[in-house]
Amino acid sequence: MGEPLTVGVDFGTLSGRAVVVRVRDGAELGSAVFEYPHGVLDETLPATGRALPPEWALQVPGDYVGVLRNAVPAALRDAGVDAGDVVGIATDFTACTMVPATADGTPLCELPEFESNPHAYVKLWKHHSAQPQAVRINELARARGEKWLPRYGGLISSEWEFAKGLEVFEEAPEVYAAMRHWVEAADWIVWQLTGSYVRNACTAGYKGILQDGQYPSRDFLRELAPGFESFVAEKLEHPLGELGSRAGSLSAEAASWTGLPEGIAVAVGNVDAHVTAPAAQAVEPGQMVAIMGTSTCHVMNGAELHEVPGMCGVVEGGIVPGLWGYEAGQSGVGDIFGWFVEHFAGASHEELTRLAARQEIGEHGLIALDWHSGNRSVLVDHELSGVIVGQTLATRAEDVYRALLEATAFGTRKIIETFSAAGVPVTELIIAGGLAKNALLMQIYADVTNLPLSVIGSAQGPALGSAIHAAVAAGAHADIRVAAAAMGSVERAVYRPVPAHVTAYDELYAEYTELHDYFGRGGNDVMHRLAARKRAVAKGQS
Ligand SMILES: Nc1ncnc2c1ncn2[C@@H]1O[C@H](COP(=O)(O)OP(=O)(O)O)[C@@H](O)[C@H]1O
Ligand SMILES: O=C(CO)[C@@H](O)[C@@H](O)COP(=O)(O)O
Repeated sequence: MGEPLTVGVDFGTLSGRAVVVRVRDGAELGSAVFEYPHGVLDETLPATGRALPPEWALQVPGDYVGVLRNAVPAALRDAGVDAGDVVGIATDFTACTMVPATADGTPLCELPEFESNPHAYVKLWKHHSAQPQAVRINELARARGEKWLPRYGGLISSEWEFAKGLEVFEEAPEVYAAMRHWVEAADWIVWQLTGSYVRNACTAGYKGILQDGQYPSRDFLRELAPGFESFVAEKLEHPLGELGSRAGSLSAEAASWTGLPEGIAVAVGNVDAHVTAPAAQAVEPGQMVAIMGTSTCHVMNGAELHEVPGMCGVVEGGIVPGLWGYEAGQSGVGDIFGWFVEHFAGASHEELTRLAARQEIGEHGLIALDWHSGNRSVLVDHELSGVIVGQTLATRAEDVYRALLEATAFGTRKIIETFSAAGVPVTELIIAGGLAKNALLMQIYADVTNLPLSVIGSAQGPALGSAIHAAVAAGAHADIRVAAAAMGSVERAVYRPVPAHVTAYDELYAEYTELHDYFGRGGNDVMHRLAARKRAVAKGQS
């Protein structure tokens, strides 16, 4: 018998990664990645070849099982360990990513009668076509003075369970009728591992509008859409599991997929962002973790409840049991840089970064808004879109690239300032995720926010966070705080703000704020009009 180990599995937007970790000190002994064979379905549905409407983003649930079958055994091989030493497994997922399922958890898209129906597939977090439903939810909640609304900064997102659920109810009644559970993928994967469904407290709170033990009322739902009043009772409600607790034991079938011992602890599901906090040892109030990849999520604990305008939510026990967990985010970050590289730049991220790094602040004469995937915080509006002001015939690809990097930093500053103004001060900014590797981007964030940046010690923050949760679920550490101290890691103040840069960026940030409020707070509604026109044209074509 060797030392106790755990396995953490992070289900991202395009792939799943497994990491094998030593419980004593968090040493990462081996890892492996499995790319989802179907990736993100945002253009056509393979089963029919038909085009998907704008803003759609679907996935195929079988791809997630592929991660269990491939990445977990490969990570064990990479670690060269005896699988018999693994005492627990935990998973984290993108969110809100929803699986419409039957009573036994079968995704509807796996049934022959539904394979041609796009609504029967997984709706990925960045499936943004339920914005009209989100707008109606928000208007009605505001008019009725629903007391849960301020817990979400005053706005419910189109990414979440109710907006996406209402979209299915209205656009695919046959799918809605056949769906017994509207399940977070975070819980669906745990269901595949254990054979039983446990709903995690994190997504139930942030994405499922569960506050103080209550979901939105039947009355509210009836007024929203007659017939939708039983959504909570019939599709959503399910016993909850606290973060870090044991959801069940690894089933014989899942043991055969993964090569892990049958019966080991399986932790309650979790979200990729929230699970990263213990991996970065950021479990105390004021320590904000920005998980920067395709998108950025900002998560932070607080000792008290405050209502922060435009935050994604505040949930008791949403990150660590016993504290209020706050979340905010930017729907597009690396995705925006990737979009520019792929379609316009003719050069790689590295080359553009190298050229952009030579410039002085303001040299490119540009200012951009980071809304190419909508605005998650603090405007919570996925019909907002990207802007680049100041282009001339002299503008080069690296200029635009740098302006886009800066725009996302301004977006993060807007979030930090909004938190601080609402009585939730950010005392430390800790960066996790794939974008931490871009040193120019990191220095821009330090200069724009005027905060020293700490960087997580692991390149696989979410997977390590899951391994930490697995250790707690297996009883190998007393709780998440203790496990984070033993297994997490962070390097403090890796990037420090340069005073002259801070001053220069203060001026550009003021320009960003002007544009932000003009386009995002009603000064000019052109982005909404363009989105409506795009939808109408797409509808006419289908
Ligand atoms: N050197 C780079 N600088 C800035 N962005 C990058 C760089 N390399 C990749 N990206 C962007 O990072 C994103 C992927 O980040 P990653 O953390 O690996 O993914 P995920 O969020 O899916 O876990 C992509 O959107 C890609 O466009
Ligand atoms: O929205 C959340 C968490 O609430 C994320 O899961 C979502 O932005 C996806 O994150 P990634 O960009 O794949 O890391």
